[in-house]
Amino acid sequence: MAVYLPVMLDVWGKRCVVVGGGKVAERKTLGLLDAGAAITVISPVLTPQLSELSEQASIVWLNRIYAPGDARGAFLVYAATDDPAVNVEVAREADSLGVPVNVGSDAEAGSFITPGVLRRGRLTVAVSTSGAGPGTAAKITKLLEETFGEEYEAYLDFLYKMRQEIKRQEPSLEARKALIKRLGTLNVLDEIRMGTFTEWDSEQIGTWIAQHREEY
Ligand SMILES: C[C@@]1(CC(=O)O)c2cc3[nH]c(cc4nc(cc5[nH]c(cc(n2)[C@H]1CCC(=O)O)[C@@](C)(CC(=O)O)[C@@H]5CCC(=O)O)C(CC(=O)O)=C4CCC(=O)O)c(CCC(=O)O)c3CC(=O)O
Ligand SMILES: NC(=O)C1=CN([C@@H]2O[C@H](COP(=O)(O)OP(=O)(O)OC[C@H]3O[C@@H](n4cnc5c(N)ncnc54)[C@H](O)[C@@H]3O)[C@@H](O)[C@H]2O)C=CC1
Repeated sequence: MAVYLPVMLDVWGKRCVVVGGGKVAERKTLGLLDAGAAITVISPVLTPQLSELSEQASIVWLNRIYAPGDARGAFLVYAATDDPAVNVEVAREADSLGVPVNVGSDAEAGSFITPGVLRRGRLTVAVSTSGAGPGTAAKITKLLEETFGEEYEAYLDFLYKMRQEIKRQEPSLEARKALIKRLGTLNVLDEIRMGTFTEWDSEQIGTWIAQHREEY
């Protein structure tokens, strides 16, 4: 059994190649788009949504079947055709070039798999069953959507802003750690949920840091 290493890849502006233009290719493409990749889809047929993305120039569409050489120069490759033999061929080429490859028809033929993904702004939760039950990965992702609501987006924006300021204003690593720990005890998340949270301006942030630095 493969033991997969979870990583968070920065694919912004990176050329990613999706071979196939069906439902599975569409799902992989939408995930790549969310992460800002530069996507090329290679397929003689596209789903309506992929066609629309191509018309809007959100993706580059090569209207043809896969040909050797298509994986060259790619950062990631997705083999998502309905022909397992083609998918394996794509995987072989990518492997030989040292390019990570996902095979939709057979997890083990590829070098990485796609998890279910929950996003709330800066929060990303990825769920994998190591390929054992993709439907279950989808269900668990849905369950997490109920636990981690929209409020996390604003909360993480707040945490981001505060940590940036603490790092900028506080030179001592120890004091920084104490401030960041203290930050975690604020009930901002509840305030956001209740709709009573108002964003802190730089003066409030500065005052909070100064007060709690003294405590430390
Ligand atoms: C190995 C993996 C490779 C990869 O694609 O990376 C893979 C492989 C296969 N999936 C199959 C079927 C289905 N996949 C889904 C859904 C998702 N599949 C996803 C990932 C993965 N699927 C990777 C492992 C992830 C893990 O568990 O760790 C998700 C999580 C992410 C995504 O695709 O973006 C996304 C949910 C997104 C969401 O909604 O949250 C559904 C449900 C649906 O469509 O609603 C079904 C039908 C029900 C069923 O069969 O369970 C088949 C059989 C095909 C056949 O029978 O021919 C194979 C082939 C095989 O089993 O080898
Ligand atoms: N990983 C996953 O989440 C899932 C994987 N699957 C697997 O993925 C395969 C694809 O599923 P769908 O997208 O639903 O199939 P689909 O039939 O909707 O789409 C297949 C696409 O591949 C294209 N294609 C076929 N031969 C090609 C070639 N030589 N070069 C380029 N493109 C080519 C077709 O034009 C079509 O656009 C299924 O056969 C199944 O094995 C199925 C469901 C979920």
